[in-house]
Amino acid sequence: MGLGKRTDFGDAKYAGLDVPFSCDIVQTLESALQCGFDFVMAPLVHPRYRRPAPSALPRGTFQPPFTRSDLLLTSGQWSGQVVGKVSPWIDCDSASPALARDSRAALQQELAWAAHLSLQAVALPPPPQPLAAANYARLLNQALGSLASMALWLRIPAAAPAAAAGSDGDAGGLGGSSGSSLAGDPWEWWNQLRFLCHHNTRLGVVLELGADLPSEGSLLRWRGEPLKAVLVPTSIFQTNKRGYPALSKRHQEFLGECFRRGVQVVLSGAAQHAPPAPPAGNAAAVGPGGEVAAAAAVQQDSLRVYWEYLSYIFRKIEATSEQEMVEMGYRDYLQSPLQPLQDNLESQTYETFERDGMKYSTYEEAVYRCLLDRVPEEEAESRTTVLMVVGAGRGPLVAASLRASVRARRKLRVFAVEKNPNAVVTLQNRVVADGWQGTVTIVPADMREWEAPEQADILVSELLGSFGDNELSPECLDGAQRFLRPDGVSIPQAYTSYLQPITSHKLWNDVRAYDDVEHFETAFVVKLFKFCPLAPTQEVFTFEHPNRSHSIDNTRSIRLQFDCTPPGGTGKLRPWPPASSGLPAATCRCCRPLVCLPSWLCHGFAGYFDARLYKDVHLSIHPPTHTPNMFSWFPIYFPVRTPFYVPQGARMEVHMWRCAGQHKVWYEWAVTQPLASPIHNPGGRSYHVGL
Ligand SMILES: C[S@@+](CC[C@H](N)C(=O)[O-])C[C@H]1O[C@@H](n2cnc3c(N)ncnc32)[C@H](O)[C@@H]1O
Repeated sequence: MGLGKRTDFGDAKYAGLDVPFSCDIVQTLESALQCGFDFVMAPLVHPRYRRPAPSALPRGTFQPPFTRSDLLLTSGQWSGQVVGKVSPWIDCDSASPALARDSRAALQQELAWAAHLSLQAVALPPPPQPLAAANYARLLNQALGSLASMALWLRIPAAAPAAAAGSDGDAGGLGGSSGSSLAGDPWEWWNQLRFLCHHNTRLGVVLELGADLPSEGSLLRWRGEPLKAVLVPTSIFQTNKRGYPALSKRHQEFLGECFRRGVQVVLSGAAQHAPPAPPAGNAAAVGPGGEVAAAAAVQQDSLRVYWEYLSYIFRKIEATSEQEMVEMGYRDYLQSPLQPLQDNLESQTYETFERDGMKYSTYEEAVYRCLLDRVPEEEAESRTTVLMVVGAGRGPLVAASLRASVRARRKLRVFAVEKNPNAVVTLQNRVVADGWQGTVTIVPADMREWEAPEQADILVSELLGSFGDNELSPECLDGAQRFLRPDGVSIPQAYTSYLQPITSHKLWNDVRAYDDVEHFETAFVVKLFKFCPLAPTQEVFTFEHPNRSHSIDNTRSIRLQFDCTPPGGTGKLRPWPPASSGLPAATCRCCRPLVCLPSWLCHGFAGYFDARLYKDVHLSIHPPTHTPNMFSWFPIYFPVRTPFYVPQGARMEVHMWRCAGQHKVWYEWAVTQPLASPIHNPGGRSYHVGL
């Protein structure tokens, strides 16, 4: 039934209950559902049933069924209401050959059983030997390769338990992890397994919360990861004044954040808070003859207060705005950037642009201020300003400019230049429909070739892509500035692109799903959602208009250096092993105490732009200056072919080139620190913008 009626948070609406094996699964499931939970997380096999591998048994040995029958539930119940749990004793990398052998056999057996039941997902215990789980990973990888659709959720503690912090497992990970200090950071356990399983998209994480949450930075890392659920033990609830369970403020905030990101919650453990007293006369609720039913019902009643609390946190998340609802379908969805120069846009694309009132009112403000600056009050009646909208589309910038002229009480003569013959039809119709006769002249032409009958005072255009110059605004405006008066103004006057490294398992995997190099060398427009920036943005390329240089060169190149300082990252060194472990301080080769900082995985770069329309009137999707309530542009994503591991504070160096040929413009990019990547998109072989 979900935690609440709202449907704006995807799977977050669903809550599960972690149940022990010993319970009657039929009754337990029924009680959990009655209590409000949507599914149970149940052991596949009794957690203490350690059985020898069949290969270790003498031939002909009778083997009892290793678990209960599938007939207990219907296949619909197994697949829709049960998440399986793999036995916790399994240790495929154990130093004991017998345990390792039995573990491997048991893991395979349990995963096969879960697949037989058509479970949607199976929760796996954390690697018992942190950062030394190659055998475990190998079996998971094997299973992922053969399972049709079942997901594997790796359980990872949010903060390292003391035992793991004291482990001396060595990383040597393909993800770049090295040094035993990393064993104290559970994200590293996940990262190593994820690399070993080659970033498989069906491998996800269940984060186990404890009473103490790790640093903000450590929690933020999960934003870019495939976090499927958070496990909330009843033991971490405090008791509020009225005797009800409640979570600390930090836990509440983290859970709220999880819900916002579509992460489900699973309650685990027995009730630790007395339920509110039942109304008088309700004692007979436990009917005769049903001990199990009675026990389950009592348990159900006592867990209801936790469910209600989770539901309360879910429901109190601020309402999703109408615009956010519209954008929801685009979250983390890769789109090819538009090519308005090479292609002719469709009616529905223009319609989408035109819904963005903020964009046009910002343009109106820029034109308004420009008109006031250029035409003094005393010339308002006698002087007519020539304004040309180049790339007029279906006319919204013409309309915005006319509104500005009315507000400023300055006269305008407008030319609307548009090369898309279909959009020209709309413009021509609007001349009559909107009363533009005598004021607006429609010009069906490419601005780079049109011979204007007179010079313009103001050139208004919106040829901007998510990365500013990527829809070839520079090339178009350079061609159009021939008919701008020497003292004329271009709106926009300038625009700058920005870049920042990000972590986003989903985006990178979606690019990888194309299974070719081409898509790793393509920039995508995307509404970033499950991601985390790894450093503040930096400026990339700036273009100014008009460009009066003697010879115009729109090629650019830049080297950017980012220090990995994600928001919320504390930047503080944590000694390892932690003082609480009681172990002597470890030292590295150069005899300094080892430290442990959260590390990150970089999956590529997010790009944005900020355009200066006129003086201080800006149009921006650059996060620090984003124009409020403007939704015309999503950021751009430049993937990297191989994600790279970056310790917090470490340097990342990226190079970006804007290249131009006779018929196309393209970007190339490469990482040179901490590791060199191949140069992406050499010669524009995978992705270019046609001139
Ligand atoms: C991003 S759309 C903006 C349309 C409109 N100004 C708006 O805000 O809805 C860019 C428009 O410029 C037109 N365009 C692009 N390059 C052009 C060129 N060289 N000459 C004329 N029109 C061009 C495209 O056909 C498209 O209609």
